[in-house]
Amino acid sequence: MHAIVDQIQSVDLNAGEETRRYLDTLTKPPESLGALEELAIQLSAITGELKPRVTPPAVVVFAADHGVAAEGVSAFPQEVTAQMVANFASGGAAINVFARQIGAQVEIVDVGVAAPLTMQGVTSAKVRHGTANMVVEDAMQFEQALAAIDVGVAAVERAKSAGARCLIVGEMGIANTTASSAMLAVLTVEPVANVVGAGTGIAPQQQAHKVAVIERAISARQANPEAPLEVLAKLGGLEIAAMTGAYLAAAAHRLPAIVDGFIATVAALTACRLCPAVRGYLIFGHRSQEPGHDIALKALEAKPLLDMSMRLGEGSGAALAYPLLQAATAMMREMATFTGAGVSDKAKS
Ligand SMILES: O=C(O)c1ccc[n+]([C@@H]2O[C@H](COP(=O)([O-])O)[C@@H](O)[C@H]2O)c1
Ligand SMILES: Cc1cc2nc[nH]c2cc1C
Repeated sequence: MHAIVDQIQSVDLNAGEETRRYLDTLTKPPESLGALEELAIQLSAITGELKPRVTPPAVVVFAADHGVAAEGVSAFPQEVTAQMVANFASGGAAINVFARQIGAQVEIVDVGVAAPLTMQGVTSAKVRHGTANMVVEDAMQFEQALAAIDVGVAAVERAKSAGARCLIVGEMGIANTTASSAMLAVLTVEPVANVVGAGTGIAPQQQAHKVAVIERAISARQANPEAPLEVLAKLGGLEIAAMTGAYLAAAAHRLPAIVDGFIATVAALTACRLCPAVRGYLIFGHRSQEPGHDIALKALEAKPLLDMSMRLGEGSGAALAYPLLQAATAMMREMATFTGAGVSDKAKS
């Protein structure tokens, strides 16, 4: 992990400013394309190019299980993680549909599914068979968290070698909203009740139980909020660690990464706590319905592109936001300038 962190440089703000100036020469009132202009500026800062490309995109989905599922914190049983991995591999999940729509290659990575899995179309990179129950013991060892981070780094490096110019990182893991909520409460020193939501769809009573489980885990684990790797190892998950590594690698390789929903944003926050320069490489795809997502977004001073009332995960919200990045780059490449089109510029007073 340290090797990849050492490669990360801050985004190129000068390239971003050059794009800001160029945008004002295009045939539109200044700043009239709003957030799309900010997106173009950020993509220039990420890549160092005035007219960057984000095609082709790559989707990487990390799957893992959570020992804390035994506490009854999810609406679905743990087996669903492995079953959904099979569904991803055969192309039938929402993320497969959206990936096809945007022309993205998809890689599914087993970083810690509890069941043994050898399946065509799934990269086997299991660090362990699910985490331990964090109420009882640390979710994983420190070295296992580092190994899972490296799985994320390696997946991004494969995508980059295959030509990807934009990354969409997703996850699948029953009970991972419990792990993410615990991490977020510690990292932001926020009361657990404020960050916990329905996840896959638990009723209010089960949600109160989920809050109590997380509170017990936090007080038993005593993770230092200033030590992101400790928070990740004691309360996190293997797919959350892999996503953290993926964001670190995206930054190191100057690739824009579209962050998905709640779990993805907690991983993004972890990456930014490990290396604040990562923040400039992240684009936030959508606002999830999970209440903790707003808290995580605020901690990152992030404003998501879409608000679709979604709470699926898998990278689905990030994939839906990708065409906006394409629009931002097409605007830079294809719009005429005032001079080129013979349109009168704004009157100078
Ligand atoms: O991305 C989100 O914001 C999101 C919000 C709620 C649930 N999920 C997905 O649902 C699963 C976790 O929910 P749960 O209730 O089992 O903790 C996991 O597979 C996530 O991909 C994802
Ligand atoms: C069916 C199902 C699909 C998912 N995709 C991501 N998380 C999920 C959780 C469930 C339960």
